[in-house]
Amino acid sequence: MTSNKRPLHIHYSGPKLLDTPLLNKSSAFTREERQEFNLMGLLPYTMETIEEQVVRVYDQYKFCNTDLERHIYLRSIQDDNETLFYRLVEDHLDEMLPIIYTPTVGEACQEFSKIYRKHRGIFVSYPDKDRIDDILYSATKQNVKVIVVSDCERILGLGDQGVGGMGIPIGKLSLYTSCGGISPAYTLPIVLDVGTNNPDLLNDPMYMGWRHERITGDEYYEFVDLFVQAVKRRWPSVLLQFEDFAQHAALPLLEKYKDELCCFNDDIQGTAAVAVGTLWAACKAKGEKISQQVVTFLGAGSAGCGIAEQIVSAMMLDGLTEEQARQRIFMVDRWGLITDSMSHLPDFQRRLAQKEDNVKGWSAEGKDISLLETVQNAKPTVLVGVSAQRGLFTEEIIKTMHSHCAKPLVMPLSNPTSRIEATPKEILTWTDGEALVATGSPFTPVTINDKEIAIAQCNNSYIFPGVGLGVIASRAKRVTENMMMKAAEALASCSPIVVEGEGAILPPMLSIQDVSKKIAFAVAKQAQKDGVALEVSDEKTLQSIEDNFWQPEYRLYRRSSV
Ligand SMILES: NC(=O)c1ccc[n+]([C@@H]2O[C@H](COP(=O)([O-])OP(=O)(O)OC[C@H]3O[C@@H](n4cnc5c(N)ncnc54)[C@H](O)[C@@H]3O)[C@@H](O)[C@H]2O)c1
Ligand SMILES: O=C(O)C[C@H](O)C(=O)O
Ligand SMILES: [Mg+2]
Repeated sequence: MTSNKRPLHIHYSGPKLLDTPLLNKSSAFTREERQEFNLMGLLPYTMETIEEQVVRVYDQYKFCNTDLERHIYLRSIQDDNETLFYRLVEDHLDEMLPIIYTPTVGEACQEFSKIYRKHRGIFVSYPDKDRIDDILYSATKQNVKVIVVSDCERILGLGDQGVGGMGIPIGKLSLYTSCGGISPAYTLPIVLDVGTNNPDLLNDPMYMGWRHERITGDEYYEFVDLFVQAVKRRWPSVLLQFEDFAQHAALPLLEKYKDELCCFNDDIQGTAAVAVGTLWAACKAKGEKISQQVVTFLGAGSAGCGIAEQIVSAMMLDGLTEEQARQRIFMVDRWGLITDSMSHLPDFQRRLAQKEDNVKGWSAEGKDISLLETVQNAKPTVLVGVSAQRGLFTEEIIKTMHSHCAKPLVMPLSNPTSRIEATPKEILTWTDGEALVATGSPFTPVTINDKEIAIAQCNNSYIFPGVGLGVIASRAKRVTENMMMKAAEALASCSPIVVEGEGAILPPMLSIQDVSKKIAFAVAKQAQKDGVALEVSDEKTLQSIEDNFWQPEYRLYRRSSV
């Protein structure tokens, strides 16, 4: 079966057509197409449907022994036939998201130079800084609408992965398509190769990136600016997603560019939106308001401070003053609870510092206040882990939290799985199954007291595909804070606990396409309200979302006259 959409006029033929993953249909080329496009004899005789092809590739998938092998296999299908890849993934979404995305993508980044097979995406390397326009013109895709770019300094919680971090832009964009319906023809993964400070990579003879320490300071910012300006020349309306930049660069780059082009930082803003959406849904489950919560963070970096600021805004929407809201947020980083007596705090942490007077006596004289002491004294109802450090939510900390709060919400959001602050099994065991748990990486259900408890995956993958769809459908020129808040609200409104009064905090991954469409609608309407998109009726907005939602099905081809 091919799509009932109009035929596509293409100018490729013969082996070149089979080697173009966006157009290749492999055994599904019709008899007529095989003749018209010089494919006779290049394929086995039988014409197959995409359903038949999916059976074959899924059978082969089952031969793989490890998740990394599964990842490599799926990536090879993606590089051969994108339509088939997306059809396979969408047919087995629950099973395959953890393979093409977190956590397996982390391992794929670490092994990138060893498992490298075929080019995908664009590498903008520092030594080529005078040729960035040419580099962007080498992209095989002409009409790019979404770019995910990383300089790979903070890949998940795994640190500097050099060019190996390309796995992340590729993985994120695979979700833009499989979860948010953005055609793969419109997506482009990009790595800024500014060197690496990872000694293992620098000493690895197989390492494929620029073998040089990272450039820093003005040189770095000037290079990123050359890239951004070249992107603006090549694709002026593109949505640019900054991903997995280290803390020192993430917020400065966002501040610099958020009013200059349509962009957002996923680790700061996408994460904030999914966390606030989760918190809203959890509050509903507990019959409480967000303004009643006391929130403690472990890790005051891009994700931690991004989430904290959005919680402050959500509490203000709930009637608190800014000062009242900030008093309810406690940020613990490596040196302990962040207070205004600490010197040399970056601005984004200082804004969230507790007043020293309010926390007097929480620790022994002269010592910084630990996470345990913060939990003992602040009595949080919500604990968020974004430190990338395994095991820091100890039994004592979780039990202390539980002693003050009957149903604590515990969110160890660090990725990948190896970096989690405490596993769902640990948290639920220590709280006798009473905690609400949401993790960054996927986990199987936990059985406590003969009850099976599903674990919500609080990952920005719930947000960015819908935001992208909303931006594209409304042709928004910017991503505003209000748009991200509406994305969070829309996610919460899809939560089973909110809709049905019972069940999971977050909607099942299997419903992610519907969730993305709802987020897209909320985002598009807010873009119109904020004046960054042309105002149109709700019906037209909905129609545009449907029209832009790509399906992995084959189209008929006709020969292009040019
Ligand atoms: N679930 C999601 O959707 C999601 C989204 C973004 C980030 N994350 C994860 O969150 C983690 C952090 O990401 P980020 O962008 O904020 O990184 P970041 O480097 O900006 O922040 C990490 C912070 O943790 C602090 N830290 C390190 N060791 C600590 C310790 N022992 N005690 C207390 N604090 C400590 C660091 O000083 C830093 O401020 C990563 O593992 C990332 O994968 C998850
Ligand atoms: O990539 C993910 O799984 C989420 C997030 O963007 C992260 O950096 O951990
Ligand atoms: Mg990230």
